[in-house]
Amino acid sequence: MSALALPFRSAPAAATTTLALTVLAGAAPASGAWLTMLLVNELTSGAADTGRVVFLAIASAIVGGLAIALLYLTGYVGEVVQHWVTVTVESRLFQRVAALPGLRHIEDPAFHDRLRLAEQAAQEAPTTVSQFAQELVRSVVLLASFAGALLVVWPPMALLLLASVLVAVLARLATARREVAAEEAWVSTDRRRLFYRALLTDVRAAKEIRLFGLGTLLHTRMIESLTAVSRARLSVSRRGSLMQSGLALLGAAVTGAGTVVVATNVATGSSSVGNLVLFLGAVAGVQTGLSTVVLQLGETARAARLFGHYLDVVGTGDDLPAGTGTPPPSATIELRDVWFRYGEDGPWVLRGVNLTIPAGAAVGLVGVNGAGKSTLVKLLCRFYDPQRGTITWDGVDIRELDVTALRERIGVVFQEFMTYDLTAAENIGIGQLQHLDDRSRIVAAARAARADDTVTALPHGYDTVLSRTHTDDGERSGVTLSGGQWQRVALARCLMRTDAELIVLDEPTSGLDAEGEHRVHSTLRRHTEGRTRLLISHRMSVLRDAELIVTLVGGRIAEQGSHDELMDAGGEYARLFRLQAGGYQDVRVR
Ligand SMILES: Nc1ncnc2c1ncn2[C@@H]1O[C@H](COP(=O)(O)OP(=O)(O)OP(=O)(O)O)[C@@H](O)[C@H]1O
Repeated sequence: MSALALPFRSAPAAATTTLALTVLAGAAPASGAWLTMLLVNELTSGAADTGRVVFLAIASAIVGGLAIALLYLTGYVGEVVQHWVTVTVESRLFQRVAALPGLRHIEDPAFHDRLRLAEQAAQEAPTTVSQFAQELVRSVVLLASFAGALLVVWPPMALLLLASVLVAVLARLATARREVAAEEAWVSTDRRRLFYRALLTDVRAAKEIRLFGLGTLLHTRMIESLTAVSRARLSVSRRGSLMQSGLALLGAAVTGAGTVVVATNVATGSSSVGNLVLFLGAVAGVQTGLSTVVLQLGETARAARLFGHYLDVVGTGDDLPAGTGTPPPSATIELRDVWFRYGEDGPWVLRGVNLTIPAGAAVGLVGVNGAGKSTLVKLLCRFYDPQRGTITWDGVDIRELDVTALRERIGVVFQEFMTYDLTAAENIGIGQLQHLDDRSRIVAAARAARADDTVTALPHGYDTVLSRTHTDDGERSGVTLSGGQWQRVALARCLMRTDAELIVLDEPTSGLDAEGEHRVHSTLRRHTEGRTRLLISHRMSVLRDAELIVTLVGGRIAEQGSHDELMDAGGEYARLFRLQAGGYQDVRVR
């Protein structure tokens, strides 16, 4: 029902016009048939009036022409409705996806399946439903106008046609059910097809695909998925077509029987030739109209079922309960007995973490791969809530804070930071959207991240598109940066948030050359002084100056203290530090 109401909500004027035009278009064929009957009766009456004959001939030609013109006009206004419905539906769908506060839904394969079905429904349902609505109106008018003719000429025909239509409707609905079941069953396979397809054209994957010779493998898998999905659709379609063909033969038999009865009546003189013409016109009109309606009914039933997924996605609840508070100005972050795991039955990633990051202090986080460092960062940004324990921002549980306001106070360089196919200025400026056009602020952030030299050396400086697959508005091709240069740009993006109280840097300089790393860290210290900082790095030298260094082992804080304290303690930190320092031992190093 909401799919039917959509055209009227999205484009009220155009939808109403379509409806009015459709009514007119529906009445046109019957009026034409009626005029033809009058003409034939006039001609066969034995005393035809030439003036009347000419009038009827011209009138039926005009009605015929109008009927065709109305069809085109209705088609165009229908397209206008369609345009607005598509925009409305796509907008609502992706507005919901973009506004999901957490990562739970976006990391859930079932959600992606629903999203794919919802997208399909969003593309199909509005067209199908509005076409069906038009067709239905046209057919009701058409049927009503022909029904009288059929009842006058041979009443049982109306009933016979109705019965055959009823059977056809039921059959089409059953096919629609099977079609939707097949779509739902194969949606994951179809998503994999899209994944392989995207990989084959992904610039970032291109090197590995070529070096490891993965092209054929990916292509084969893509075609296998495509074939499987297509076969499933074909199988449903085959059954549907066979059923519809059988029903078409039944319809032909009914028409044949009716024609025999009416033609015999004309032959015996109990009915006029005009009546036979009207009868044939009415039957053909009704059958064509109804078979279109039945076909579209099936499409609509299918679209309406799929539309359920669209409503489902649009109505998806937030994956995090909303808070409303404003974060206090100073950022002392405390984790109290924080337990976290990604899935209900997955392993615990954080197991009772207790940690205080004092306001204005720099804290280093160390741990082997998979220890849970990035997970802790994600919890600080409130992408998930811990299953147990609390995280507080200056004493306030972050669950009570407005999540957008909380995130506005945090600047982060994620370990897997994004590279956007946008200009260099935009790549940096999006770190603080309200200053996207503030070139001096962007340049200052780039300087702080020591990315300025790289960017100004680009062919169009800050306006260079950082992409190999997109051009800028002036069709100028873009360039791509090296790994370390991208990392500086990501750091600059984070530093756009000059008023962020908490700065989190997860391996921000892993791709930088030794000299670059040293310089970046000294500039970083200057620019972030006085703000709360959490720094994660496998390069122990980077963390050495932090006021507090914390070691995470198996999701637990194993030790914490200054560099000197931890070295004296001789625990995990000292072991990792010595291991790394050992690699730099050389008699020529003093
Ligand atoms: N989105 C996720 N869904 C499920 N499990 C995840 C997810 N992200 C991380 N994990 C798991 O959580 C554990 C901790 O990962 P995390 O990325 O926090 O480690 P890390 O200490 O940052 O490691 P590294 O030093 O390699 O960056 C790993 O076992 C990983 O497989």
